[in-house]
Amino acid sequence: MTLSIAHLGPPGTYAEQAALAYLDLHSTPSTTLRPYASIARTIQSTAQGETHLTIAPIENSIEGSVATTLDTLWQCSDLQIRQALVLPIRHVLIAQTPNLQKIKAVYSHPQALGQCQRWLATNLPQTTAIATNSTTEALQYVQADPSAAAISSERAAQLYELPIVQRTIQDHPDNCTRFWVINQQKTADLPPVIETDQTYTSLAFSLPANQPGALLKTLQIFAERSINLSRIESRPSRRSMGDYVFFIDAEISAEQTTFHSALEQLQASTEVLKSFGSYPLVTIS
Ligand SMILES: O=C(O)C(=O)C[C@]1(C(=O)O)C=C[C@@H](O)C=C1
Repeated sequence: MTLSIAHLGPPGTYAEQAALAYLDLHSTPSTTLRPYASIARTIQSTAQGETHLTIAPIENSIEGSVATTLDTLWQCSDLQIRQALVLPIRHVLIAQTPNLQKIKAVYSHPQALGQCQRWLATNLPQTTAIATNSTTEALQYVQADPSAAAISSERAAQLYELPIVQRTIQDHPDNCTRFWVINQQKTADLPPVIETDQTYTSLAFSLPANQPGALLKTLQIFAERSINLSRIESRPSRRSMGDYVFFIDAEISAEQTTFHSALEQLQASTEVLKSFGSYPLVTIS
């Protein structure tokens, strides 16, 4: 079987780097990397059986959650997370001109623009920031326009043979992004999970009614069992104003009986409950 891995394209994105790092952890004989134009499309491709796996960014240490990953995961059915990867993110400024004064527009993925906003305000106050679907999509503007710059990676600059004007422009030197490796629950014969001492279980739920204490009631289920939550995030349900879907990462394996009983009780206090399974986290240096 040729393993197909969906990632945000065009080639050279950080998501592709995460896919390559994932492959480095395994000795998978035959693999195809499949770049898609949006993060939503990558996850949908796995949900629809076009690809075996998706590697999607979920959270950045400076900019926080990648909303489209959460929203698409909620909309798709029968997906699970099998591994989390944390990757260092070192941005570079790419432009045809070495003269910062001549740059009028900076293109990049909104996450990358956000991760460099202080650097941009200090060093390129005259420029307009323009969002693109990915950091490598931004490079086509640099190829076409000498007054355009892009925020992308050193690897992407090499791949597209474009000059680097400035390195390490992210607002914090230890900038990193967490990626999830996602597959359909029923897919067999996938590369083995790399076990570590950090295992998480992620789930999402909507509440039956917007009433006082509804969220507290669900959180108490974890507190009563001493299950530590490492993240809680809300996203609009898109049904009506003030109606949310809550995403939770718990520091526990879904195989533990404590988690089973928590899930059972959650079922009774939530409207729709989705568990994305358990996965170990690997940090790539
Ligand atoms: O545009 C890319 O290169 C991506 O892989 C996307 C993405 C993101 O959405 O967070 C991935 C890692 C970095 O945080 C910046 C951008």
